[in-house]
Amino acid sequence: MADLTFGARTARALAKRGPLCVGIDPHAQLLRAWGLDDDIAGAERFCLTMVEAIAGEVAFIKPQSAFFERFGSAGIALLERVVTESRQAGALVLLDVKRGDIGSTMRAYAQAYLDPASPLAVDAVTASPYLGVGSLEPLFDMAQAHDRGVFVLALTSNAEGAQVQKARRKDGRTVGQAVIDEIGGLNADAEPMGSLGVVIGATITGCREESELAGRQKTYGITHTAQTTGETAHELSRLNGPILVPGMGAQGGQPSDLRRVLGAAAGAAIPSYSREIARQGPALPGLRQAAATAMEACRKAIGR
Ligand SMILES: O=c1ccn([C@@H]2O[C@H](COP(=O)(O)O)[C@@H](O)[C@H]2O)c(=O)[nH]1
Repeated sequence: MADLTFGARTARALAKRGPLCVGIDPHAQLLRAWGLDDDIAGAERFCLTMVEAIAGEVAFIKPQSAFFERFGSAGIALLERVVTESRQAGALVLLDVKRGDIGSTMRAYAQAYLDPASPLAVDAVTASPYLGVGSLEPLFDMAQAHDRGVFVLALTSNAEGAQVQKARRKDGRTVGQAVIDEIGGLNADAEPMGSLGVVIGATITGCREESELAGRQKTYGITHTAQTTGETAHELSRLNGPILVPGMGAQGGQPSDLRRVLGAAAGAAIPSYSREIARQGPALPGLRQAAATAMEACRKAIGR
């Protein structure tokens, strides 16, 4: 068992290394942009270069499981290596795997990712609450038993999410807000913060013109439009946990969005960039500089 809770390790990592999470997504387009083949050898070169450049610098590394799974068992073996080497370099590893299931199946997922005896054990995972937040209990229990964390999807960065997450419940709250409130209840009284986080995209509830965001998204061939102004006034004051903020960079989110989207809770933000940093590779200095620049901009925007 780790000495500190995941919430305490997160607070310490953010204070020491600054507010940044870098995603490792061995994406076919990125591999080609680095002059690599879209195969397991290319993915290995890409991932290990990202780890070498960045895992010693940033608070969080976030491998996206799907991009490893597409290579089958060799991809999973590579993911295990990325996890081990990133942790050795001092980063907390958040596996973006968005699991959500029921009962004994959820317990098996919990064992796979949060039991330190598992070959794929990480510091935290992302999880989907859309089978009911209560269905994630086995994951929460495993996280608590082993000082690990879980980031629960609340208001995701994709436009399609709004249809579910911004639907109104009978009590007047949105579904996303109810997720935030349930996680806040489970984090109550934890110090310095709880080990259960939420995921809130940088692209939600824009207060700037859609056309500006669309212009930034065009660079990456993203065609969707983010959710816009005034659709949800979410309340984060009782969350008492970390907030993973994907959608930075490639999807159009900027450091200034952290305060706009999270308000006073921006101090708990973990802004997450994947393609935006990786496309500065493969040279190590370019990757390190991109991460340092993003981190400094986020730190300034948050005022931490
Ligand atoms: O709401 C969400 C939740 C997770 N993601 C994941 O983050 C990265 C984003 O990659 P970029 O290249 O920075 O756009 C990717 O792994 C997503 O699956 C998200 O985008 N939005």
